[in-house]
Amino acid sequence: MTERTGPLVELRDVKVHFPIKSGVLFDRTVGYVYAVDGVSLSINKGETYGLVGESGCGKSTLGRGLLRLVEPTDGEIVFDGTDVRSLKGETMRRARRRMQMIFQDPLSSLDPRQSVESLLVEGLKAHGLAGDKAATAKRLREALDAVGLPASALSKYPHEFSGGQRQRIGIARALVLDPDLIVADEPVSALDVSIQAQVLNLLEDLQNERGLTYLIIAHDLAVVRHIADTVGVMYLGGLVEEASSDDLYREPMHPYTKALMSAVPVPDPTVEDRRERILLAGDLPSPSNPPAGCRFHTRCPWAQPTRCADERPALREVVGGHRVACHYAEQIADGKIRPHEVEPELVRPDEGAAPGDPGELIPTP
Ligand SMILES: Nc1ncnc2c1ncn2[C@@H]1O[C@H](COP(=O)(O)OP(=O)(O)OP(=O)(O)O)[C@@H](O)[C@H]1O
Repeated sequence: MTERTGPLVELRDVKVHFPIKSGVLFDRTVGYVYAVDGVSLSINKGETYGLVGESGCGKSTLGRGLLRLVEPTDGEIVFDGTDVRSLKGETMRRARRRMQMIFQDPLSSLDPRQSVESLLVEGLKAHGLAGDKAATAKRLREALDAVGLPASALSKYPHEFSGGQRQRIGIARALVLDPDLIVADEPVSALDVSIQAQVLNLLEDLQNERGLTYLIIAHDLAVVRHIADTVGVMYLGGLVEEASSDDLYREPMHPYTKALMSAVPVPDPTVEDRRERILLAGDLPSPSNPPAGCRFHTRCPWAQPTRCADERPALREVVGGHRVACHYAEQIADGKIRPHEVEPELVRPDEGAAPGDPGELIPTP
């Protein structure tokens, strides 16, 4: 078991807004994409934080903002006690070595004309760590060994490997710099399901051996379920719910998480699935024009008049360690507030619909 002590990463009210430019010279700012709009979270040393949500909700931007690959607009990013937004030049470079990123599609993130050796050495060079040839060669062999690839891989090119092996190369490229934190952006979504499990197991083993801390970004809740200690759910630039993985999957409390969970198939097909299916009203609003009040109220089957449209709920602890950004989380959990308006979208299997049969679901009004 990895030793866990205190937070390695703390994000405080982090915002990443992208200007929307217009005019012939694109010199006029006509609005902003509020990609990340006030996210606070913390990740303990040796812990895995799984960040989930639909495409476009700001997950990747948050991960990139944490590493300052995009510059946050506001907020604090505290890494091992230092606000990295205050770092410049050499001090930022040193911090960056300790925070590495791995990407979704191993092929597109690896330059096909570079051998594996050159891909791995590149990072060492960027951090001034490629001086001594023998020490570098040893470092590369160790990194490959750690991900289960032979030293002979060094002279090969990315196209000579399978998808799973290429992701191993991506992980080796991060490991060679001996990081403390790895931000993994959709690390397995381009891989076959059987290979996904192997890569996730590898990440877990590496964490246990090296005490690594992970932020794992995924649109697929099933991917982070077993690997994450804590899971955060994002919707339109903000966290709507955060809990230990066990609590979140056992009892999702935010209406959005409930809807996401209701779409996850039950792993054992012999077990009858009696969960309610929740389809959401309307489309995901644009992050350049997010709804006022609770960002989710326009699609929420439990939304209440006035307050949900007027007041943005803060992420607050509702029960031990379970944080929810919903004004009515307790009342929804107790059944005191029933879903309404989009109620026809809630179909229970015992009300006539076969589980998982989309034909039985009543479409969005
Ligand atoms: N460099 C950029 N300039 C302008 N807008 C951007 C930029 N990067 C991302 N966005 C926008 O910010 C929003 C959040 O994007 P982001 O990629 O972070 O979401 P995501 O949840 O990771 O989705 P996906 O899984 O599809 O990548 C999107 O509307 C996206 O179009």
